[in-house]
Amino acid sequence: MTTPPDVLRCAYTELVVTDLAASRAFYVDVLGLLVTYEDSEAIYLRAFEEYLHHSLVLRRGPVPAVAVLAYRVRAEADLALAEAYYRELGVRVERRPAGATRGIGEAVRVQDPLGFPVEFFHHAEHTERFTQRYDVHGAGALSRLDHFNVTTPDVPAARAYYEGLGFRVSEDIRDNEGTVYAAWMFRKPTVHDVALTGGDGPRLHHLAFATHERHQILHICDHLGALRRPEMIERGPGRHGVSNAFYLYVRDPDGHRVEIYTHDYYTGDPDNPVISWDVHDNQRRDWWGNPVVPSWYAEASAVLDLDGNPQPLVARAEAREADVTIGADGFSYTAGEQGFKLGQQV
Ligand SMILES: O=C1C=CC(S(=O)(=O)O)=CC1(O)O
Ligand SMILES: [Fe+2]
Repeated sequence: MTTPPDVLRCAYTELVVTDLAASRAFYVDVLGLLVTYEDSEAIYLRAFEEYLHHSLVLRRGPVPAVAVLAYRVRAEADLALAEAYYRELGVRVERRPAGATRGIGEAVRVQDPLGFPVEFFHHAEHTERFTQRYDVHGAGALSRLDHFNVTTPDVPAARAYYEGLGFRVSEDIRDNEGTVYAAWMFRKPTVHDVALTGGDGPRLHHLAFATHERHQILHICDHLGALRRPEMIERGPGRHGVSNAFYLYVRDPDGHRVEIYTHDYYTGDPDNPVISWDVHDNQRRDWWGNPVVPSWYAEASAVLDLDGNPQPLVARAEAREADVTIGADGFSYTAGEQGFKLGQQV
């Protein structure tokens, strides 16, 4: 294989939303994202520590979907590497001129081997970084885009593809028979830039923003309660087993899932130990042992191809996590002295 592009981090995504005003109310008024630019067709939003033009684009459209998952690369020269790398993979590759996406420089956009629309860019318009604009931060201030979580049928194949791009695994969930249910992979020195969730795909399971404090996540819950919109809270707040992050999952007006996440850990040393969780461990998804709501396993956002058409789904062939969290003996377990406990769907 040719040399892959030097990916720095997940950088932005573009969501197609059916009601731009309702989505603006959610992402700006509730989640507190900053508006870099908006018009009647699209809104460009960023988290407080982002100084590039945007972390998220909301674009008006007929059907909720994901138009692109974008990664920033270290230098403009990485665009040529990306183009060559993906042409060698035999997938569709497009060069996009500067400004094809407002605020983004020249880019390479591909339909990756997993079926996702993925973009690589370096140059982007700089805008004010609001790190210390505490006069503007709401009580639920989101600091940065942290990761994408993608649903894909074959997790080992997806892991190999991302390892080819220089991503490393921080954690995974597997069983004693060798089935891999999920994996977390990183370029920036945190737990992940992308998570691979075994399921029918390609779909976006969620995008995640990081906060600095747990109370900011709790405020978002209280804010949704005050709006009498508790149904937008899908899962959490809680403490993850995988990643150790304090988390909340909310659903936007179109059902796109957004995670708000804080307190994962540093992974930057070359010998960072990989953590593998047993799929029957009740604490892997929630450290406090709370069950995972069924919708979290089942629902995710459609993704578009490079022509804007929804990608057909490939069904997962291996066992599905939601079906196997309880062992054949009817038990799941809590590690340590407690031994086994009556299984519950976690
Ligand atoms: O970001 C994440 C970190 C951990 C988990 S899990 O539910 O703890 O496995 C899910 C997640 O992928 O959203
Ligand atoms: Fe996540």
